[in-house]
Amino acid sequence: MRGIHERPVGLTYQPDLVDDDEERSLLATLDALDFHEVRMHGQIARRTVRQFGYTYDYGSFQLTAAEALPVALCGVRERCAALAGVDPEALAQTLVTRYPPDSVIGWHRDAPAFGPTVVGLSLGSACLLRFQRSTGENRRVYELELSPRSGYVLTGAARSAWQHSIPPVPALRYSLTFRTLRSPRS
Ligand SMILES: O=C(O)CCC(=O)C(=O)O
Ligand SMILES: [Fe+2]
Repeated sequence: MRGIHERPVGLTYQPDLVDDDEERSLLATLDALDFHEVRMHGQIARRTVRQFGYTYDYGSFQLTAAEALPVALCGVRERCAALAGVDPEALAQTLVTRYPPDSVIGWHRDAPAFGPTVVGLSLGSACLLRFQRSTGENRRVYELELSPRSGYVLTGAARSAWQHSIPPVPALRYSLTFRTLRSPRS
């Protein structure tokens, strides 16, 4: 990546947020889920997703209430909430993403419907998480390897000013992304 190397303020990385046994049982839970396609700008992505708590509609940019987080995933949400310093219930939306080999997520900032805290957990394959902000001579870049079982938190500028992306994953990867909402709902 070309640009000036700078670590985004508001990025936290935590290796080994879950242990091997927990990863195995989480992967068994995730393997049993039905995943749905992601269609953005008329294109179907190779990664597939499942959402709990609230469903984000990639066409209308709206959040609507959805089925509750399965009990088997509540423990890990608590761990992610502790890492981010928020209440588990504040992480009202959970996105499970299944990345088959060579799938990606392109450059984006998470939607404004979501709140100031985003927490991610990686399972299965390692991958790179890339960051960029500004363009031309001012372009700032950063790259982090996400190991399996690691967690990350995006707050502040890392959440709202920097874009992030994941280049082709070498092998099957799952992520759990826990997000707050911009305005709390009942
Ligand atoms: O898979 C990940 O860790 C990142 C997912 C992501 O950036 C997103 O869904 O907005
Ligand atoms: Fe994202």
